[in-house]
Amino acid sequence: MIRADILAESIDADDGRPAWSRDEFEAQLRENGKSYHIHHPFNVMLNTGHATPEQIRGWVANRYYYQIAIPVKDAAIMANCPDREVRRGWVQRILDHDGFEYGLPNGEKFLDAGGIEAWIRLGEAVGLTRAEITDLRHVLPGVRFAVDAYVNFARRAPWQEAVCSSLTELFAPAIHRQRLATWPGHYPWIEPEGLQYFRNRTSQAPRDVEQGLQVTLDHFRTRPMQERAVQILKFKLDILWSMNDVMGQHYGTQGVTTGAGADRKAA
Ligand SMILES: O=C(O)c1cc(C(=O)O)c2c(n1)C(=O)C(=O)c1cc(C(=O)O)[nH]c1-2
Repeated sequence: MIRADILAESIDADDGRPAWSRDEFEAQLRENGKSYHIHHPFNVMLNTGHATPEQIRGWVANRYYYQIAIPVKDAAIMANCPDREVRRGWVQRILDHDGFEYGLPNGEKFLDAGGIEAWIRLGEAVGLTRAEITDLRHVLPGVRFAVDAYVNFARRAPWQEAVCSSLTELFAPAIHRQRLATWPGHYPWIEPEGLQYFRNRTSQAPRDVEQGLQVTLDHFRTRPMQERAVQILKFKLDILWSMNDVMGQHYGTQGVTTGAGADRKAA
């Protein structure tokens, strides 16, 4: 299948083959963790201590474009979703990334600055200025292209399919934990508070995944639909992989070519 058809493809509701059970379907989705960008040489370089400060700065500045796209993508999903209960859960993602202000009856106000702000603090901790992060001057064209493909998909696909495309988050807690475990030892020049974003995500991501997985397991019920869900997940894995390809090409991978998926081709 040409992946450009991912939006246009129509799926026969049932072609006579038995649907996977819920557990089998979930296992088929999880199986794709082998193609997660945790295995990309650029990520392997970052998390095994081989990256220079310049490479780390490049990664943080480019990933910022993904960070700011996430709540826009989630707002697109909500705009397409008529189910109030789903929206009630989904809105938490926007609050997680954009932050929110809340007030007590006595007039006291509190601000949760949110994940995008935490990412900017990560950028400052690795030596970037706020301005050079937020004006996107370091964002590479290919990274922009890949991230924009994700937002466009979420705008145009049925909301359940857009939800399914968020399921790379199944594999995200492991990559955040990997950074928390390895960066302080390899990169002692990065202030530990800078890593708060990763700490926050280790508790936020599993909650996101629970909702995304329930929607997906409920919606894709026939075998052709379940296979389509797997294709959507692969499409999203390719977005993350491509971002790393682009960054690796631009900033280099210090000769790191290993990692379980280093020679992965889109399947
Ligand atoms: O650092 C990472 O490798 C990584 C990957 C992903 C992902 O798998 O999409 C997300 C995040 N981080 C992340 O922090 C995050 O908030 C997030 C939201 C989503 C999404 O698709 O809705 N993915 C991810």
